[in-house]
Amino acid sequence: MARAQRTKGNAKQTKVRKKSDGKWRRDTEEAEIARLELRVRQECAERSRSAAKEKDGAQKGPALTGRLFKDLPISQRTLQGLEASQYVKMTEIQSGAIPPALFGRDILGEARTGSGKTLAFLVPVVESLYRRRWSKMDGLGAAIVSPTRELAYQIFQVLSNIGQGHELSAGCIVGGRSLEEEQKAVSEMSLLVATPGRLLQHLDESPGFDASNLLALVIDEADRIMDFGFQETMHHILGHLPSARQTLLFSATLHGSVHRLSRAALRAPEVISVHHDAKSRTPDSLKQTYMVIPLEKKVDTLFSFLRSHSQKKIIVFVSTCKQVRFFYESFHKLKPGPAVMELHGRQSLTKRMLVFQQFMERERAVALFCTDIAARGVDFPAVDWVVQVDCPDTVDSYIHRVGRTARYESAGKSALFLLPSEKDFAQKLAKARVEVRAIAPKQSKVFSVQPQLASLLVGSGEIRHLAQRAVASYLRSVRLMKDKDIFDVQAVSKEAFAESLGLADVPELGADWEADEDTERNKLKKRKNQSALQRLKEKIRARKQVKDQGAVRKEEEEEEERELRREGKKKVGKWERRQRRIAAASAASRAEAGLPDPEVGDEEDLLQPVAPSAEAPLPAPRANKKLKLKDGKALQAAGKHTFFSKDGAKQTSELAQVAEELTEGRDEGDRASFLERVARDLAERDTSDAALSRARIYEKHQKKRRKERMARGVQRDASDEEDAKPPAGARAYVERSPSPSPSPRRPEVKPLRAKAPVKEDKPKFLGDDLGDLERQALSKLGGLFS
Ligand SMILES: Nc1ncnc2c1ncn2[C@@H]1O[C@H](COP(=O)(O)OP(=O)(O)OP(=O)(O)O)[C@@H](O)[C@H]1O
Repeated sequence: MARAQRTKGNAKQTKVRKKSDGKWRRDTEEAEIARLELRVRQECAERSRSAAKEKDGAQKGPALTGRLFKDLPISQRTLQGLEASQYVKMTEIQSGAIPPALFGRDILGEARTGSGKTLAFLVPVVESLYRRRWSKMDGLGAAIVSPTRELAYQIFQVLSNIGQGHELSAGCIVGGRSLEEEQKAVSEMSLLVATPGRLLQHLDESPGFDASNLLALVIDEADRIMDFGFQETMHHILGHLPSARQTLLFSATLHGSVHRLSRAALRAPEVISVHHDAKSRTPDSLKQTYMVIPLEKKVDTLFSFLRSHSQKKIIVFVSTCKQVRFFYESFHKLKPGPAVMELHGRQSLTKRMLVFQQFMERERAVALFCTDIAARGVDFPAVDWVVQVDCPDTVDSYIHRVGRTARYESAGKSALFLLPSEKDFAQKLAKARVEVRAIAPKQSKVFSVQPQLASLLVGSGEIRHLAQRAVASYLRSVRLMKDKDIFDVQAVSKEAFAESLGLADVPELGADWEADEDTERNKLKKRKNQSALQRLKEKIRARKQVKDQGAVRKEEEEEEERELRREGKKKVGKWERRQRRIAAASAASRAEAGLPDPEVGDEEDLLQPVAPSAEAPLPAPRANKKLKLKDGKALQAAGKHTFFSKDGAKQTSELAQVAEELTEGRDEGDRASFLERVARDLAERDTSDAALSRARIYEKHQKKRRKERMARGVQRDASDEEDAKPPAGARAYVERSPSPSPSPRRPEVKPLRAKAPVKEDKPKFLGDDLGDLERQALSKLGGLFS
C-alpha cells in the first residue's frame, strides 16, 4: 500500500515535472523565436546583399566564405543539425541567399554545380516553419520540388540531417509508389520534398491534402524541371498554391525557360548569381578535356580508358538507355578493370535507388554507366572522372554532367568524346566560359576490344540484341538532336559503328529510315547554300516542329512497333498506343514514373532534347475542372483533362479511356447503355468532391485546433484570427512583431523520416464481360457509384 502510494506520488511528480519541462521548453522556444524575429529584421532586411565574395584564405575550397552558420539568426535546433553534419562555414551561394530568404524574400539563385545550393534553401525553409511554430494541423507549410527521384531523395537526406533537432513532420514523395498509401501520410506533412508530377497528383487527387496555407515553395534545378517538359505541371502546381507565399528558385544554369518560370513563380526576387561573372562556369578544381574520336573507335577508347583508370570512381554518360544496357552487359563480361554499374530510367524505382546507394558507398574502382538521369543535382561523393562518351545535347547539359565531379572542395576530371563532325561543340563550350583542353589518346595504348565483343555477341543472343538496339537508338538520338550545326547523322558510318560493337551487320533501322535520311541529306545540302538569316529562320521553324512533337511521336511509335514486330510480339492496340503517346508527351513524367510496364515509354526519349520552344508562353493556371458527361459523351475526354495514374505516368481522362476501350469490340447497344448509366450517375453527383472533402478536413483541423486551445484556456488571439483567414505570406509574417501571447500546445508530430520506396502495383486491365468492365470502370471513376 505504502509502495503503491509512493508510486502514485512519483507518477504525479513526473507528470508535474513533464508539465513544467514542457512549459519551460515552450517558453524558451518562444523567447528564442522572439529574438530571432528581431535579429532577422535587423540583420537580413538590407536588400541586394548579393553573394558574399570574400573568401576565407585558410580554406582551399573555392566556394567557402569566412561567414559562419552560427552567425546567422537561426535556431539552436538548426545550428545543432548543421554542426552534426560538419557544416560550419557557408559557401558563397549560402551566404548570399540565406539572409534574404530568412527575411522572407523570394530568391532567384544561380550558382555552379556542387556549390551548396541545397543548404541555401533548406536552412531558410526549416527556419521559417520553426519560427511560425508550424504543426501538422496547419497543413502543408513548405514544398520542395525537384526534377528527379534521386535528387528528391538526396535533398530529403540532407533535410533529415540538418532538421534532426526539429519536431517537423516531413516526407519525400516521388512517383512509382502506391498513391493510396501516401494519401493519408501527406495530409499530415508540414514539409514535402517531391517530384513535380507526384506533387500535382496529390494536389489534384488527395482530399485531405491542404496546401492552401503554404509558406514556402522551393524549385530546385529549375532548368532541368523545364527541360524535362514539366512547365505545364509547374504551372498547375502554382495554380494550387497561395500567391502570398515565399518562393525560392535555384538552378546551376538560368536559361530562357527558367526565366519564364521565375516570372510566373517569383515576386520581386532577390537575384543571387554567384558565379555569373566568374572566368569559368564550371568549378576551378575541375580539369576538363575533350578528344576527337571517330564513332567506330569510341568503344575501344572507352574500354582502354577504364583499363588505365581501374582504381578510379568514374561516371560514364551515354545518350540512350539501350546503350547503357549494352555497355553494362558487355563490359560486365569483358571486365575492363573497375566494377561496372548501370543507372537509367527503365529500371524500377527500387533498382534505381539500390544502384544509387551502392555507387554512393563505393569509394573507388567503379564505373557507373548512365544516361542523363544522373546528370543533375545528384551528389555522389568522391567521383574522380566524368566521361561523356556521347556529346551532350547542349552546353548546359555538359555543365551539369561534369558537375558530378569536383564537388564542393574536391577536385575532379572530365573527358568528352567528340566525333570529328562534332568538333565545333568545343568552341561552343569555350564561348560559354567552359575551359576544355584538347587531348588525344595514345594510339599505342588503345586496346582493341572489338574481337572480344564479336565473339561475345556470337555466344550471347541477348547481348547481340542489345548491341543492335544500342546502334539503332544512338543513331536515332543523333538524328533527333536539335542542334544541326553539331549533330549530323549523315557523317556517321553506321557500318563501322555496328562493327565496333561486335556486330557483323548494321541492324535493321526500318524502311522509313532511308527515306528520312534522304530528306536529312537534302536538308543539309540546302543548309550549306543558305545565308545565316535563312538558317536562323529554318532553326525557328524546326523548333516549332519539335514543340508539336508530332513527327517525333510518330517516329517513336513506329520504331516501337517495328521493334515489337522484330521481337515477334503482337501489334499494339489503340489504347496502348495512346498510352505511350501520352507518356511520351512528358519525358519527365516518365522519369518520375519508374516505368513499371516496360511497354509503356522508353527512357531514352526522356533524354531527347524536347525542351519546349523558348517563345512559348506558359499556359494559364488551370481551374480545377471536373470531368463531365453530356448525352452519354465525355466532355474533354480527348486527353485534355490530364491526371496521373498510380505509377505516376500521365494519362488521359480515365473516362475517355474507358469509353475508348468500350469502342473496341463492344456492342453499340451495350456501350450506349453503359455510357448513359455513367452519365446519369455523374449528373447526380456532379459536385466537386475533392474540393468539398478538402474543405471539410480543413475545417475539422481548424475546429480541433480551436478546441485544443479552448481546453487550455488560450484566448483567441491574432494568430487564431489568421487561422480563420486565408494564409498570410512569409513576407508578412517576418515583418510583423512576434506575438506576446502564449503559444498553443504543440500537437503530436512525426520525426523527419523518409518513407521507404514501395514497389509499384502492376497495371490492371479491364475484364472481359461487360459487368466486370463496368465494375472496373466505375471503380476507376473514383468509387462514385459504390
Ligand atoms: N557549407 C558547407 N560546408 C561543407 N560542405 C558543404 C557546404 N555546403 C555544401 N556542402 C557539400 O558540398 C556538396 C555539394 O552541395 P550541393 O549538393 O548542395 O550542391 P549544389 O549546388 O546543389 O550542386 P548541383 O547544382 O550539382 O545540384 C555536398 O556534398 C554538400 O554536403
